Amino acid sequence: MLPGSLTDAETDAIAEEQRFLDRAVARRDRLTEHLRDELEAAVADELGVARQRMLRRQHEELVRARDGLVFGRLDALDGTVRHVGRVGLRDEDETADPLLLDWRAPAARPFYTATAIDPQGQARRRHVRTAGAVVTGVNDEPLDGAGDTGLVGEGALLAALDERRTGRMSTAIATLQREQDDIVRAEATGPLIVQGGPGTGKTVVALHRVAYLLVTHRQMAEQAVLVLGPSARFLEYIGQVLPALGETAVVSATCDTLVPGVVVGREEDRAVSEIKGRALWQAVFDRYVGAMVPRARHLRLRWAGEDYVIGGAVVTQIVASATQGRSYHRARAVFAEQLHLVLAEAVAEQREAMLAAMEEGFEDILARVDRGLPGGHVGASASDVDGLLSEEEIEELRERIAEDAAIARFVEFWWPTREPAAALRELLSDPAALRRFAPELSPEEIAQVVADRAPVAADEAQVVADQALVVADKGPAPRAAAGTSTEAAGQAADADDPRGTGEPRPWAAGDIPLLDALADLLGESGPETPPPGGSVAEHARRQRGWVYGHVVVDEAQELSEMQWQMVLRRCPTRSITAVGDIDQAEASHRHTSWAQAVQATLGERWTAAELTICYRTPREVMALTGPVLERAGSHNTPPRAVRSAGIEPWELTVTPQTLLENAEQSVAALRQRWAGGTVGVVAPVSRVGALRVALPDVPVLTATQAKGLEWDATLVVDPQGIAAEPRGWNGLYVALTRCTQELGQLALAP
Ligand SMILES: Nc1ncnc2c1ncn2[C@@H]1O[C@H](COP(=O)(O)OP(=O)(O)OP(=O)(O)O)[C@@H](O)[C@H]1O
Repeated sequence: MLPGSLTDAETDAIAEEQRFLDRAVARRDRLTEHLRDELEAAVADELGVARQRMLRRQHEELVRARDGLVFGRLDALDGTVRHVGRVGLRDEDETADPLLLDWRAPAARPFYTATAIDPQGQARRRHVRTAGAVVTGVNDEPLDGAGDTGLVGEGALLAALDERRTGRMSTAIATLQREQDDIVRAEATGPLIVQGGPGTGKTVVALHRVAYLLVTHRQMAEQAVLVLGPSARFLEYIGQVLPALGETAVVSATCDTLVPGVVVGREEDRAVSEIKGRALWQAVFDRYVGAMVPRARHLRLRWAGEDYVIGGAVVTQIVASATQGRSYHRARAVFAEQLHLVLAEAVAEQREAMLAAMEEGFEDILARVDRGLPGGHVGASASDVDGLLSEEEIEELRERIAEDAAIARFVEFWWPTREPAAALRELLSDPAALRRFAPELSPEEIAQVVADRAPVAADEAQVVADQALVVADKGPAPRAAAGTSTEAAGQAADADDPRGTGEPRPWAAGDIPLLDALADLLGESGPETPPPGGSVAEHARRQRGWVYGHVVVDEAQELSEMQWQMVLRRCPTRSITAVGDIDQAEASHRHTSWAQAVQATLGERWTAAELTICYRTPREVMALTGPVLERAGSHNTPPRAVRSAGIEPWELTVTPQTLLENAEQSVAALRQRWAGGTVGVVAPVSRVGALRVALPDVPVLTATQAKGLEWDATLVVDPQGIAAEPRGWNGLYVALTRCTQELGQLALAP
């Protein structure tokens, strides 16, 4: 038989699967048409709208299910045959078994988990390869106990792994492996942290889990799922996986882009980034915001030409009840409401006192009281008054007070609204305030934080540092004195830029979680009005305080404690899947284990899972990584590579003078060898600029930027230089494990 030609059995199997695919395609088209007709019908009520939403989702899913509609088949020991596909399809006969099983359905599970040792009632698994609506091949795997490799559908898996990379991640629903499937379908009731070495399919698992959860937990689709990745480039790389799986209720972001309207505009010093990442800031902001609440004293208010004094004890009580469990702005709003009521009652009481006086003939006083009452009582005579104010009249009076501009100015002066960005800038650039609210930080650390906010020359930086050591505690920003009056309120100054530094310095990545935490404690200063229209994902993306149904964090080892807080704030139910490799951590925090990384945020309440097989990186390359991992201080076992590429990794020693020329030649050779695929270059930060100029046609990235990405071939330039960077051995581990086929290194001669 000629190589590549098919046996009779294979030809028959392909013909058989083609007949099934034709049937499935026809059924899908009919269902799509039917749904389109239903979607055109008018809806009358809420229930109808909800139903339309569900139908629209089904319609979109069917429309997208073009490629790989059918990819698998299970033949059970009892002779039952079931096909597995991208979506589920009902049979014409609604009472019959489904024509096609959705890959997420419980009945499809043996397709991913049955092995020769544990066949789960199955006799054979078949992978069906298709191109559009044409079956191009089949891979049969008997589950009769012979030759178990531990892999599911080995032939199909290895074929998928050997394919040229396109620069975009693709779905793996046809070849998910057992340990991956266990995680995809795991309970979603609490945080799940998945540790896996490079190429073990952490991203694959995370994304397929989203698709699984959105179908099995419908309420998650109403709340949307958040996918957090390490970089915009990474999000672009994975960007087509979820839409291909039919999922649209998903927001993808990086920690830097999570706060709407705020952008990161500069790099920050690694030491400062580490300080800003510590969990202690949560307590710092509690104190800071706590001190923003005005100290209760008696208040003097003017209403309709009369002065009213609200006693200190009453103010204390209103402030205490308003702040109970509320954000700063919410408390402020409740305080204002209470103050309006107390003032209305004071006006009523004064009227009562004056009524008593009137009996003694002071009718002019009564006229003054009436000027302050609702309903145009101005000019009323004593004969209009027949007793105390009714509850409705007091309520009407309260409403007038609440609408009064001078009273609103008074409240704003005494208990000002605070803008989170300005409040954060103020705190971070004020050594005295940091000493007061962040006593956990050493004077040197305070000096570093302050220097990071203020772009000053080197010699001036020392002055700032010295100030942090000697400046006395100045207390909180100036407040209105006791007995503040409504008139004085108009003179309140804006303290957004207390140091007069002009343009505020752009935010750095470490500022974003701080801003988020502070914004959360301050709360919304106005009523939240979600913009009309748009999908659930669009709404979620626009609102900082959106609560998601589930959050997936990829490359979770990079998250600082404050970034973890930011995740928890978006998912108070803690339905979180975090995947990462603690050995690839390069961020400024110093965590070397998951327990350490999440101690301050999740404590002990999380579940661990592990992925142990490397699908991406060939055995020959993984063999190089042992010593690197050891130098990185890892306690983990490196993953077992599933395949060999048959290509030995190579290394050239070059001089600094010939480095660029050698890089050009090496990349040209790799591009030729991997024509139709992808080549990437990883280099130390200091060499990236020159390399990008010399190699304009391939991505040249630092190890941090290369995180999560892969190419058919990788050229690692100056590996020693990468290792010498902060957390460099972890970075080198990342760099070496990006290729699916060939690794080349250009080392500098010592
Ligand atoms: N079950 C699978 N079937 C087909 N391909 C797979 C499977 N699992 C993983 N892969 C492929 O292996 C490669 C690595 O997967 P992935 O990027 O998810 O790994 P990772 O653990 O996130 O790696 P890293 O830690 O390096 O970012 C990808 O090309 C992915 O498509």
